[in-house]
Amino acid sequence: MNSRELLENIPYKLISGELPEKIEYITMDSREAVPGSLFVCIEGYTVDGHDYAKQATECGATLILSEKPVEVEGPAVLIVEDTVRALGQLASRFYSYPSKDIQMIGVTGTNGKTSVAGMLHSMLMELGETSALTGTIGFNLNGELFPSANTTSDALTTQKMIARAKEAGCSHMTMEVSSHGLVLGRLAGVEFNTAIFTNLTHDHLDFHGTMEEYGHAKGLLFSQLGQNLQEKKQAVLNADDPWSEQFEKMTSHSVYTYGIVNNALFKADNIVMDHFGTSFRLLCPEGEFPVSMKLLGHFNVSNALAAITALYAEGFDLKNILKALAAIGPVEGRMQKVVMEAPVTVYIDYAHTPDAIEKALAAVAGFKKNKIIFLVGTGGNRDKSKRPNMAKKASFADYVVLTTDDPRDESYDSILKDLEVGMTHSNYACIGDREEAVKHAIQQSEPGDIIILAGKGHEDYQIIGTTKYPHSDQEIAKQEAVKKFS
Ligand SMILES: CC(=O)N[C@H]1[C@@H](OP(=O)(O)OP(=O)(O)OC[C@H]2O[C@@H](n3ccc(=O)[nH]c3=O)[C@H](O)[C@@H]2O)O[C@H](CO)[C@@H](O)[C@@H]1O[C@H](C)C(=O)N[C@@H](C)C(=O)N[C@H](CCC(=O)O)C(=O)O
Ligand SMILES: Nc1ncnc2c1ncn2[C@@H]1O[C@H](COP(=O)(O)OP(=O)(O)OP(=O)(O)O)[C@@H](O)[C@H]1O
Ligand SMILES: N[C@H](CCC[C@H](N)C(=O)O)C(=O)O
Ligand SMILES: [Mg+2]
Repeated sequence: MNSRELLENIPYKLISGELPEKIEYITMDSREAVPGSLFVCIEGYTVDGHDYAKQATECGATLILSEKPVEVEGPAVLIVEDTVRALGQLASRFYSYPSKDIQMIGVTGTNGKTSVAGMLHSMLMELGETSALTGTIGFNLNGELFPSANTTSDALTTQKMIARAKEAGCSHMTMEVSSHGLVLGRLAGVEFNTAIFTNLTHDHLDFHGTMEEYGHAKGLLFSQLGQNLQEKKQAVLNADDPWSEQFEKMTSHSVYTYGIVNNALFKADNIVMDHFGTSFRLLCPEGEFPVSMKLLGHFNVSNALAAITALYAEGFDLKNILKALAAIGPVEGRMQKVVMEAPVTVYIDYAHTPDAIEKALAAVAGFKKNKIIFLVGTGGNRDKSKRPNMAKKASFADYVVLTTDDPRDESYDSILKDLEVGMTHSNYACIGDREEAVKHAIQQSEPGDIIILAGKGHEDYQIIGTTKYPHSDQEIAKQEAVKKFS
């Protein structure tokens, strides 16, 4: 792309070298720089990208964008006030603002983003659309899964993914929108058509500081729908979460509400659950409809309502939407039943917040025949204040196994001690090594028990220090169940 055109809207100062005619590639990682590329220096949490300008130059970068002078010979150096902001603007311009050519659906909230986004993706495919999906599980393009480091990727990767989805002819793209992503400018230039809110409860206070700040971060998704009312855009808000009232005020676009408890445009009642799925009655502007789905739990009724409402707002026929919902299976690692021959039922789940733990336990409480065993851990170096509350919610189970879930640099003991504070009964074990903890959960079980292994979900690793070790709750549980019950 012509470099002057690329930089047209960005206030910059050229401090050395000459602007190259063309830019072939943009990168924020010196290790990915190629001849003719623009390297954007980002000051990170771990290192300062400005220190890598020289390496990027050696790899062929011909233009460096930075916040301060850098020592390089050859490439032009441009100074801007804020390289993160500039990166977002450059990324969307370089990829020709791809989000305007595709129906973009963004899902934010503390819990339920992967679930709602995954449901929407599968339902869109059932409805005959071509759909792309990005989030915690990765980037799914036409069924091919590419891994991603973050739930919401950096601005460059985000724009590149949308451009790839557009190129592949996708009609829709659903994105999980994290609060980190919103605050750190990773969504700059993404034009969402539909913005969905699931809920806001305790998480990430290490990053946001207070719930107010955290809520404000989520609200950015709704304010960023913008003021161009010539375009049809909509906010889909959870009437059962008080934050929705704030978010409603943040947008001038149409608002569609959904809920189970409070009055809402799309409301569910008469919820009935068993091991195989959930059914409910949907009350909405089109009338009353019986709905059934293979997904489990009240929280999934809320998630299903979010997906139904969003697709309705997008213009799909309600009866077809409900048919699509009935056809889809659970999202990977979210209350997913482990298929095995054993007299116990094991679910793999991704609950790693107090609210999610409460909801996951409530999902099975109604049909328990014997004990509920709940295994839970927390990540190291992340929000420590949620740990006692997680254990408090886990105490609802008859037996609890406290463990770790990506301990990173923290010791097992430090994580387990924080968790243990919240236990409200003494029927529990503390086992730092997650593999041992899963084995213990299975060994403690008796026929008829329900075991929920929470926190790892789809993940196939455990991060200890900075190394990712292969780990699968599901595989360990299966092997241990064979030992115990055969
Ligand atoms: C705290 C945080 O958000 N960190 C993110 C950040 O990493 P960082 O600031 O440490 O980056 P850094 O290593 O200091 O590098 C700074 C710059 O130098 C560059 N560099 C670095 C090394 C080198 O050799 N050459 C080079 O050019 C890097 O490419 C980068 O541009 O930038 C990286 C690239 O975009 C992210 O992958 C990384 O997310 C890490 C993995 C992370 O764990 N983030 C969490 C907190 C997060 O964002 N979570 C939310 C989910 C929340 C939810 O689920 O609700 C998410 O959206 O993922
Ligand atoms: N609507 C909901 N309300 C409360 N808990 C939920 C809801 N949906 C899912 N959960 C619980 O939270 C867990 C995580 O769900 P999911 O992965 O969909 O959330 P997420 O918002 O994508 O999380 P992350 O921030 O880690 O990406 C699930 O395994 C389930 O236990
Ligand atoms: N997306 C979630 C993943 C947490 C998973 C858990 N394994 C942990 O490391 O705490 C987060 O960033 O909080
Ligand atoms: Mg997610």
